[in-house]
Amino acid sequence: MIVKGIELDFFRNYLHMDAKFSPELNVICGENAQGKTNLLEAVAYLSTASSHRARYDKELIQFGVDSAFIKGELLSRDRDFTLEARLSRNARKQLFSNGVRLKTAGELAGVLNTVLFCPEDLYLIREGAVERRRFLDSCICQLRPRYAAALAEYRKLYDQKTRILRDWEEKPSLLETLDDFNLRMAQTGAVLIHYRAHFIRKLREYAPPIHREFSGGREILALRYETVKTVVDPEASPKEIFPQLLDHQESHRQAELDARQCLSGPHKDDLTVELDGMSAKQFASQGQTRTAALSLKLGSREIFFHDTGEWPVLLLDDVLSELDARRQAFVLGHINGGQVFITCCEDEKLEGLGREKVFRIHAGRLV
Ligand SMILES: Nc1ncnc2c1ncn2[C@@H]1O[C@H](COP(=O)(O)OP(=O)(O)OP(=O)(O)O)[C@@H](O)[C@H]1O
Repeated sequence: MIVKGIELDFFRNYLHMDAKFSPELNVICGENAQGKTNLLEAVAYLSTASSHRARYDKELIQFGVDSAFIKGELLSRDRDFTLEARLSRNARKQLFSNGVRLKTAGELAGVLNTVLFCPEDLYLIREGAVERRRFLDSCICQLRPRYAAALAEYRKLYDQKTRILRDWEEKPSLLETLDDFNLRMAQTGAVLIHYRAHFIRKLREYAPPIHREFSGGREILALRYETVKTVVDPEASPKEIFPQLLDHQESHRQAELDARQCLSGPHKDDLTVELDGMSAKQFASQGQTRTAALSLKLGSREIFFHDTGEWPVLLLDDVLSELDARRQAFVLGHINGGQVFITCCEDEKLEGLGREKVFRIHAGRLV
């Protein structure tokens, strides 16, 4: 998959920007806070219509302006695509593929796959489960439209059920709809668990060998999917998982009413990462954490390639400056094939990478 070019209007600190990229290596350089990450974020946005660092789309719109526009010209599956996203402060976002309005972001699945590395990847190992779920969701949404649709529906149901649980004491009539929400959440939740389990099985195949090589053969990375306790086999069909989720919800009904929170469901899932049998979250050093996070990301890149037959676009945001020379060499040695974008502050560090096209960014403009 190749991003041939991108056009931005009022996206973050870009007033207007129009760039044509190399199908191989693109180096984006500039001083701090000039717009390097913003450019990578715009490219990544076209793959799932969401940002790795913004909670709401309106954060992506330039301060003081009401709407923003991102347009990408791509080559994917031997076809040309034009993807457009129109973001607005006051209305829902609009997405277009080759001029046709998409009903949901899930319809973007499979057009542009991206894998983004950024300094915050450390959180993938260190922080709570929410970061790891975000990683899983971003990967699977890009590969499976059905997953993206189920995730969007689950999130809506979750918000509505949360409101019921929050307000039921003041408005007891709200409880009349609780069973319906539980039913729909168990149905869509079963789809999420099924796809997550299959993705993690593949990640278990690809990430540990990368980690072993990365750590000079010293460390063993192990991954485990933690989901709702009553689910016997997360890889089973959604139909089989569904009654098991309902059972769990039923047994937590009173606890949910008391806590006024959704306590049961895959919104609490986690991906446990262990190094040599020890929890990486609790015990890994800074270097080990970095290595494990990179292994997960590189592992997901392999999954994309094996699933689609095309390398995803690789976005390396400020990662090289964070790595020691051995890890830098390892990453650079593992990104052959496919289009790559690297941001950096001092371009001399990246000399000799190959046939790169260099873009200099200053104050949201290409210079
Ligand atoms: N919605 C927005 N409207 C206008 N400017 C924004 C918006 N969001 C972020 N910015 C600004 O964009 C600038 C560039 O941010 P970006 O994260 O791309 O920097 P960078 O070049 O990657 O820097 P660094 O090397 O420090 O990571 C920041 O100064 C930030 O304040």
